[in-house]
Parts: sequence; structure tokens; C-alpha cells
Amino acid sequence: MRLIAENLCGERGGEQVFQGIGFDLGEGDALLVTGPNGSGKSTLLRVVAGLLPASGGLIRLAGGRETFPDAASACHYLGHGNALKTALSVNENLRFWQEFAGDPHLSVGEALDMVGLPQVGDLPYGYLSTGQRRRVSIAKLLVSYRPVWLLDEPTAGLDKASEAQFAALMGAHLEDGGIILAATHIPLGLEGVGALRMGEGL
Ligand SMILES: Nc1ncnc2c1ncn2[C@@H]1O[C@H](COP(=O)(O)OP(=O)(O)OP(=O)(O)O)[C@@H](O)[C@H]1O
Repeated sequence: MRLIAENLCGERGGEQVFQGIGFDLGEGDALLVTGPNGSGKSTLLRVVAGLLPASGGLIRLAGGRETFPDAASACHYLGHGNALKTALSVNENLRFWQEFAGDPHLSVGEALDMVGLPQVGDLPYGYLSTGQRRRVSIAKLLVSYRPVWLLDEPTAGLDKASEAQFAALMGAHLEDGGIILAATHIPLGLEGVGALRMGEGL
């Protein structure tokens, strides 16, 4: 399977934010999207996730169409917000997302182990610290299978140990043939990955 963007353009509030974006990512590939604030990194990820329409060009999958009818259906999207309910327990939140997304992968307990939070499942999500909340959000990537991970500043709020743990999870996803498209201001601890610089040439 490949994730391909061809001459992709995006806009916000009727204003062109980026244009002419192209990439071709195969199994095991990661692309880091960098650029100044407001250059369109989040907009690009939201277009790929199908949350915003492209204003030009296209995003498509090559291969894997029998399982995933379009690019968005092959993606997990980790945005700035964690999309978890403060009043529900951590387990309830993750069970919701597993049922909603389908394609169960790791169990909720296994996913919490993988993000180093084996003991918090029964706590209300709202009791957790900022970094712990981000780690639960990362666990969402693990409870259902999607080959493409779209990550918007995924390490925001993580301490150094959690950053390293997440780098290992991303590395394992790539080794398993996954694809990562990540917007970030800081290195994510992945080696040999591509780079896309936004905010130049508009
Ligand atoms: N909901 C919105 N309505 C209108 N304009 C928006 C909206 N969200 C973002 N924009 C504008 O779109 C442009 C790109 O924003 P975007 O969030 O994609 O940038 P970014 O590169 O991810 O920035 P940052 O590094 O600050 O996260 C900015 O000029 C921003 O003001």
C-alpha cells in the first residue's frame, strides 16, 4: 500500500494555505512535516484525514483498496486535542474508540501497558496529568488497526522517557509496514525519515 498526494492544495476560511504538495509514502515510510506556525501543517493532516476537503489535487491510496475504500479510512488521526471524555474512565474511553474505529488490535490493557500507564484504566480520564492524557491518546492508535498514522505534534506534553517510548512505538509501526505523516516542531527520534517543509514557495 502507498499513500500518495498529488499537487494537493488546502485552504482555510477561503484563503489558500498550501498548494502543490506531493509525496509518495510506501510501507515503512515516515514523513515529517515542519514549518513555522500557521504554515499549514495541521491543515494538511486534516485534509489527508478527510476532515477538510482538499481545494485542489488529490490524496489517494495505491494498493489496499479492497480493505480501505479511500485514504481517510486507512488513517488514525492524532490531533492537537486528545478527543477523550474527562468524565469517563480511561478504559471506557479507549473501549469507545476501539468499538467506533473497529479493526481491534491490542486490548485496552495491552495498549495502556505500551504507553507505560498500566495502572490508570479505572481512573476518570479527567484525573490524569497533561502528559498522561497524551499517552492515553497515543494508546488509541494501538487499540484499533490503521496502517497510516497522522500525528499532529504528537509529543506535546510528553516527558523525555515518554518521548522515547513513543519513538519506539512509531518505529515498531513502521517496521510492521505502517506509514507515518507527522507535523512537528521537534525531532521525533525516528531515523532515515523524509522531510516536508511547509510555508515556503507560496
Ligand atoms: N478554523 C479555521 N478557520 C480559518 N482559518 C484557520 C482555521 N484554522 C487555521 N486557520 C488558518 O490556517 C492557517 C494554517 O493553520 P494551521 O493550523 O494549518 O498551521 P500550522 O502550520 O499547523 O501551525 P502551528 O505550527 O501553529 O500548529 C493559519 O493562517 C491559520 O490562521
